Amino acid sequence: MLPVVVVHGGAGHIPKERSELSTSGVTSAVRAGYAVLRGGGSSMDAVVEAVTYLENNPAFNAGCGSVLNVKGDVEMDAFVMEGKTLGSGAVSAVRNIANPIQLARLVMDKTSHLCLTAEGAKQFARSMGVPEVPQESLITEYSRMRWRKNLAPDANPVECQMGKMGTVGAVAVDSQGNVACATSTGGILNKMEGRVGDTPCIGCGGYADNMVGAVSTTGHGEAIMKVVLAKHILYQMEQGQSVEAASDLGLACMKFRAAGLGGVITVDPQGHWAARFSSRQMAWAAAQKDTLHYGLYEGENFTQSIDVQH
Ligand SMILES: NC(=O)C[C@H](N)C(=O)O
Repeated sequence: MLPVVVVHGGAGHIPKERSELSTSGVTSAVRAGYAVLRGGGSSMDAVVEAVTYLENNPAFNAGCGSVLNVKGDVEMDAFVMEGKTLGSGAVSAVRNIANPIQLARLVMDKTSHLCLTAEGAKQFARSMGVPEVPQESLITEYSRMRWRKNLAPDANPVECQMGKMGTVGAVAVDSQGNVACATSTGGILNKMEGRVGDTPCIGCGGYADNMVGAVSTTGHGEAIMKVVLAKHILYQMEQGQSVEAASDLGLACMKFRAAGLGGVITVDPQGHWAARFSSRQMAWAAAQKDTLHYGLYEGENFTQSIDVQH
């Protein structure tokens, strides 16, 4: 079964005119992650590669294309975790960097801490030689338009966000059976300055444990945190549930207990995988045994050979 990599491009409602962009974005990201695994790379290398791809793609709410906070600024959160050591790294409320996921990995690899935030994260990025980029390079016309629209006194940014969420993430198992996850986001539309969501919080935006599996989540962050969604799903797997059933149970709990919608990608160490969501759609793609799988709506699972371009 091994290896496998699965990516998501966020749970929500993807307007028709943007569905092609989302599908081609997740399929090229999963190809990039799979190329790492096929070359003998680790699951951690694969998830960081796939998420870097998605951060660089302006169609998604992470890196370039992030949603704006209420002041019109980009503040991003990211998280990585590896299942062999339970090592993890996170950054929250970071600005002016192109790839928060790579900074999260540096937190894991180069510090004794799990999470760095805001100004401290910026100083750390500088000390690691991570280039600073102008905020303008992370902002798209689309995100500015949505920000402006949601400043209106009668706007409902949370509703609008449930429309199009677009956080990105990846989970993978390598040929050694090591699992890993990575999640990156601009957060939620018109959020308060300094708001930290689920993504960088261990067990919420993701979790990875070689004894059980790995999960990356997307959706309404405050609801994800209430049920500690990623860890909740792995707990269900520890109780003997399959990757699909555990994912569905976690999402059902989040809907029932916290009135939130979302989506998850889940793997177990044997290479079983699932992409499940309670929102209307979630762009996802998976690669295993040289086959590419992808979908956008409930029940979809299109397949093609990995070498055929979409
Ligand atoms: N798009 C998302 O998935 C949003 C993210 N979970 C957050 O609340 O920050």
